Amino acid sequence: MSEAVTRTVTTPPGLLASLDPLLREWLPRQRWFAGKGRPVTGFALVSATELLPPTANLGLYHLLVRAHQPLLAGHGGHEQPGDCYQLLIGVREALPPRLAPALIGHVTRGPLAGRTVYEALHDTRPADLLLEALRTRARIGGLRFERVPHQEVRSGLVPRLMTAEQSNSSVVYGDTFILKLLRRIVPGINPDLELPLALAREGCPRVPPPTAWLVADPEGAGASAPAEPYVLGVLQPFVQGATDGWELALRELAKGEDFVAEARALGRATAEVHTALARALPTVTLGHTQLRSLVDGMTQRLEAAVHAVPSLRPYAGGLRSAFSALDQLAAEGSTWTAQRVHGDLHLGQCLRSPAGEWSLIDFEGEPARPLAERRMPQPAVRDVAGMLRSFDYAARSVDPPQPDWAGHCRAAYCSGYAEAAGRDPRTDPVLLRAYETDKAVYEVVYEARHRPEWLPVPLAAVQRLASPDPT
Ligand SMILES: Nc1ncnc2c1ncn2[C@@H]1O[C@H](COP(=O)(O)OP(=O)(O)O)[C@@H](O)[C@H]1O
Ligand SMILES: O=P(O)(O)O[C@H]1O[C@H](CO)[C@@H](O[C@H]2O[C@H](CO)[C@@H](O)[C@H](O)[C@H]2O)[C@H](O)[C@H]1O
Repeated sequence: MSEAVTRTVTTPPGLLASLDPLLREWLPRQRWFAGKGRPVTGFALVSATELLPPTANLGLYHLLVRAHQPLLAGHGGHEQPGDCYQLLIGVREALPPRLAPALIGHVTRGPLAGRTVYEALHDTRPADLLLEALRTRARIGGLRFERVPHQEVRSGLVPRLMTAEQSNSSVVYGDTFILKLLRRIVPGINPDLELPLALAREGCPRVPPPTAWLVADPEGAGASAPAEPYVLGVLQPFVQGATDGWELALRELAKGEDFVAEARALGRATAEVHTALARALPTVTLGHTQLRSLVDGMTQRLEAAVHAVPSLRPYAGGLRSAFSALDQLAAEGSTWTAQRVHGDLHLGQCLRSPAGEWSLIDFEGEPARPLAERRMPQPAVRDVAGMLRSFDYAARSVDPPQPDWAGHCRAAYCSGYAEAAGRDPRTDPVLLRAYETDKAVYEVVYEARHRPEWLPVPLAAVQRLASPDPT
C-alpha cells in the first residue's frame, strides 16, 4: 500500500477576481449549472487549491466557488448566497486544438493575465493527477483523497471525459474505473457515497462499490466554513460494455419488441437494493403525523409547480386528491415503513452488463432537494413510482405512443419486485398513486425548465393521475 502524500499549497491572491468575468459567461452555459434562467452576478471563493503551479505548459486549480444570482422578480430582486460549484481550472499559454471545446477564456488581468484558462477535465494530465491522488490517498491543501484500503487502483489508466448529458461530470479511466465529480456541492454526507458504501458493506452486488472518493475539509474552506466536509467525487468500478435501461428500452420499442423480461429483472434488482438498504440503515414507521408532513411536502411541491407551469392548473384539484386520499388512510390508522431509498430512480440510472446483470447507479437523489430531505427514510414505493414513470416516458417518446408496452412493463416490474421483496407495490394503490403523482409533478417542472419539448410526456401522466381511479 502506498503512503499518503500530504502537500500544503498556496494559491495566488486575486485568482478569482481575474477569472470572474470569464466564469460569469461560461458557468451558466454548462449542462450541470443548476441556476438556469438567472444571470450570475459574481462569485465568492469557498476554497482554492493549487494542484499544479502554473508553468508555461500547464497550471491547475481546484476551486469551490459560490455563484451569486439575483432572486427572480417578485422576490425583491435581491441577491442570495447561491449554489457552490466545483471547478477544475487548467491554465496554459495557449490551448492545443484538441482542447478547443474546453476553452473558458483568455485572462486579461491579475495573476494569470495573458494565459488561457479551460475546463481541465478534458485534459489527460489533470485527470491523471486526480486518479493518482486517489490512488495514493493524497492530502493536497484542504482536499482529502480517500481509498478503500483493500481496493488497489492501478496507475497509468488512460482517462476520457464522458460526453453524456449529465448533472455532474464523469471521467472513465481505462474502462476500469469511473470518477464522478459532483458539480453542485453541498456540505454534509452525500447519499451518492453513503448509500453505495452501505450497500457494499451489505455485500449487495447490484451497485458498483465505491473504491475511492475525495472531500474538501471545512478548515480549508474559509472563515464561514460549515462543520461538515464537502463530498466532491466518487471513484467506482466501471461496468464495461454496459447499456443503460433507457437506451435498451428505446431500442426494443424501435424494434416493436416488448421489454417485459427486463422490466421484471429490474423489479427484482430494485427490491434487492431496497432489502439491503433496509438491513444496512435505520427504518422508521410512518404514522399519521409523519404521513401528514410527507403529504404536506407533496402538496406544497404541487402548488409551487402549478405556479411555475400554468398548464398544470386544470389538473390541480385531481392531483391534490391523490395526496388527500393518502392522508385519509393515515388518519384511519394505516402505517407505512420508511427506509433509505435511491430517490431519483429511472431507466437511465439502471445499467445492464453484457452478461445481463442489472446495476443501479447515481444515489444522489433529486439534486434540487435539500440534502437533509434526500437522506430521510421514505417508503420504498417512491423508487417504484420513479421506475413506473420511466416506462411511461419511454413509451411516450416514440411516435405513435405505446401505452400497452408501458402497461406490460409496469406490471412485470411490480411482479419482479414482489418476487424479490415479498410484497407487491400494487397492493398499496393509494400510496403508489401519491408517489407517482409527486414524481409526475416534479417531471413537469423539470421538463418545463430543461427540455420544454418533453413537457407533454409528464403532462399526459398528470391527466391520468388526476382522475380518482387512474388505471
Ligand atoms: N459504474 C459505472 N459503469 C459504467 N457506466 C457508468 C457507471 N456509473 C455511471 N456510468 C455512466 O455515467 C452516466 C452518468 O452517471 P450518473 O451517476 O448518472 O451521473 P449524473 O449524476 O451526472 O447524472 C450514466 O448514465 C452511465 O452511462
Ligand atoms: O440527471 P438525472 O439522471 O439525475 O435526472 C434528471 O434528468 C432526467 C432526464 O435525463 C429526468 O428523467 C426523466 O426523463 C427520463 C428520460 O430522459 C425518464 O426515463 C425519467 O423517468 C424521467 O423522470 C429526471 O427526472 C431528472 O431528475
